[in-house]
Amino acid sequence: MNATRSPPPLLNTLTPSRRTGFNRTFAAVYTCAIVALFYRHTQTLLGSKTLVSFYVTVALFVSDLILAFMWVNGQAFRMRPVYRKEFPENIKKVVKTSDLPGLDVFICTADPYKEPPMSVVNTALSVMAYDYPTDKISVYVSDDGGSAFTLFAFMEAARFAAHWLPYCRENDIDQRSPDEYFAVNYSRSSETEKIKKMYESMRMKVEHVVGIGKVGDEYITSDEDRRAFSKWNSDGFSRQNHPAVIQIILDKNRDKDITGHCLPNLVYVSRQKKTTSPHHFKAGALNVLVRVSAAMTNAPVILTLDCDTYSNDPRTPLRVLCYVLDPEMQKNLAYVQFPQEFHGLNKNDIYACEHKRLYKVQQVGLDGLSGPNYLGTSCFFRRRALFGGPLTMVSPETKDLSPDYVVNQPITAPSVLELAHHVAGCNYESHTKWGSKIGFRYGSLSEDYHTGYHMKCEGWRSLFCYPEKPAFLGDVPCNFLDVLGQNKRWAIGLLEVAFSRYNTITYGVKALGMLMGLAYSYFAFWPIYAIPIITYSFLPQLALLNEVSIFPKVSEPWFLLYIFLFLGSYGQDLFEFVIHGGTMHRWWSDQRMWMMRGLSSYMFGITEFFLKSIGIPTQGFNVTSKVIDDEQNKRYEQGLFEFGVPSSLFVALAMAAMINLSSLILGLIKFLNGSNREGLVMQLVLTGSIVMNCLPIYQAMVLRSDKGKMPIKTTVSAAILASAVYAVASPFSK
Ligand SMILES: O=c1ccn([C@@H]2O[C@H](COP(=O)(O)OP(=O)(O)O[C@H]3O[C@H](CO)[C@@H](O)[C@H](O)[C@H]3O)[C@@H](O)[C@H]2O)c(=O)[nH]1
Ligand SMILES: [Mn+2]
Repeated sequence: MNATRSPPPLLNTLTPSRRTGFNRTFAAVYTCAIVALFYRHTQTLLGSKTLVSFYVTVALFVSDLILAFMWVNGQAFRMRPVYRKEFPENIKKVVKTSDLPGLDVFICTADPYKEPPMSVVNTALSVMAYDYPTDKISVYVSDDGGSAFTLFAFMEAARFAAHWLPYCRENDIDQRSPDEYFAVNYSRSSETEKIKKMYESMRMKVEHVVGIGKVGDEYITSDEDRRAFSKWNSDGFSRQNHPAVIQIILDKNRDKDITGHCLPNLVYVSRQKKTTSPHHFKAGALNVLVRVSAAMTNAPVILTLDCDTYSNDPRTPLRVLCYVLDPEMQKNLAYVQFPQEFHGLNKNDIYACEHKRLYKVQQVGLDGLSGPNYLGTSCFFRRRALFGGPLTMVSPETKDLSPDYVVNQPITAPSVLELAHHVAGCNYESHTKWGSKIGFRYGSLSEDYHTGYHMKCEGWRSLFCYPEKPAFLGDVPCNFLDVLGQNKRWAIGLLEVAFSRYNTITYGVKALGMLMGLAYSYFAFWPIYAIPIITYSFLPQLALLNEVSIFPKVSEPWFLLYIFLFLGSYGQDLFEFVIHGGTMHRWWSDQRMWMMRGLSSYMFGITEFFLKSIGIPTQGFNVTSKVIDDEQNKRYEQGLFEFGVPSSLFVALAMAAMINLSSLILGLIKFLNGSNREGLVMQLVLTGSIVMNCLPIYQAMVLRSDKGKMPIKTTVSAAILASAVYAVASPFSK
């Protein structure tokens, strides 16, 4: 053996967080405080003299129990947070360019009006232009909207790609989503101006087609394209009912860019839909892409992207290979997840769409255990991980869909196309393991969480890749109702996992170990935060209105316990938020949205979940809109909450706002005149903070006159309901 042989080049490092020691100690101290709290609750319960005080104590007991349960679950993220670093520059020393693995990119879109085709196209172009051998990249677009406009946009994009890819390569452009590139500074050379003009003309063409609602004859240039669009003219073709449409838009063996370099494969897939067969939303779409891509290229690495998530760093695949090619990690690595990061957030992120805790802090925590959740987008999978556990492979029905099958035909070969159409059919999956043992999992509207969870249970691990410069950027909903609707969908999806056979505690802890089981429980039970949030937004306030004290007096030692519990958990949360790059203002928005979601999304999510479980049909996967009109956008930029349309989701919020404000005012008056001052302090402070959180709601109810103000109908309904609640509560407390 050669003793002087240098060690292999470094691909990645792992550093445990310095917070670990503190986190563990603090968790121990805080646990004692929680135990003390329940000691007090039990005492109060046993000593309660009236039925009302008994019920109040029970309500607080249950709420605190839920908060404590969630707190315990949440500690899993704090026991071993780690940070990783990759060295993509070393990849070339480890593997020859020609030996780099193939990469199949999946992009999902579902609605040409909520997800404008031009934005989908930008996402695709940004990955087609990756710093990676083009002959190894294949981009598959799934169009659940079954829209000719999307196909049209991609045909145009393919022509543009022939200019865009060499342009990026030769000028070493960093931003490869053309829309983003032209929106910010770019060097103005004649070449750039030419490309920009081309881009603009493509954009106008596509937007025109979407605007007039038809792909006009003048835009169809070849017989091949004409044949493709003619499918939309067949009888009864609709979004919910149509045959599979698979179109090879670019073929790496045939299509070249303007410098003669090959272009990546680009394939449009709109799976077959029938109103009579379930299609399992995004998970179903992804599984079709897994199969279609298996028939065509079967690359060992798969990147899944939502249509709005464009690449912000062309070297991202090399970063991922730092893990995928690391011999020590290969055995059980299922996926490498990037954080979800966003562009277009307003300054204080009023709707807390950044989800810093969910998409960053907690994932860093999971990475030190067996790895982050699958977050739905910006995730590189090993194809093999979609077919059973690392030691127990589950084979698909036919060997040509198997992850180790080598495709040795061009993607345009008739047999390949025939197989592709067959596996994109809506009856294909019946009596197969797709969705249960193979591929992305069905049965939850949060298919991402669900799929990642099952992979972990099968014995896989995952990694969190969190580079300083965001690898991907996506859109956030800029409309309050969309935000609440999105969170409601997540709530339903998570409960579907919590109340399944694979419950994260009964099944998860056994399969994953204690800490991972707790961490997954944190998410699964996320919506039950609604219960303590609702309790704390109404009960102390109604009591205050009736001058009933329900918390310890300031002079009692128990008061200090409450202060510690409150400051301890909010303080630690704020600290984590800020060290992960957050600002105080954004943290404030974040805690405010937590409260607002509890009163609306989570509560309605729980309700809808139970309606669904007893067989009452509900909405399904309502796609978040990625468009916003100019006026709304202006208000969003100004940091104004957008109400505008009447919605039951707003009613509970408005009710809480009203009850808290009246309780604060009357409470203050009573406090100033009353005898039980000390006993009401905590209730006053709590009510005061909720009133602070509700400021945008009062503003929307009374001060604003723009279109985003609270609709009168909502204000009136809320006022009636709030009075009813007050009327019911009053006689009891006497
Ligand atoms: O029937 C469907 C519904 C949705 N999608 C696609 O799924 C993606 C995500 O949908 P979106 O409405 O943007 O969901 P968000 O709430 O913004 O997304 C988060 O939550 C989803 C689960 O609820 C995850 O799938 C996403 O990756 C995650 O970003 C989009 O590209 C859609 O086109 C489909 O392909 N088919
Ligand atoms: Mn989205």
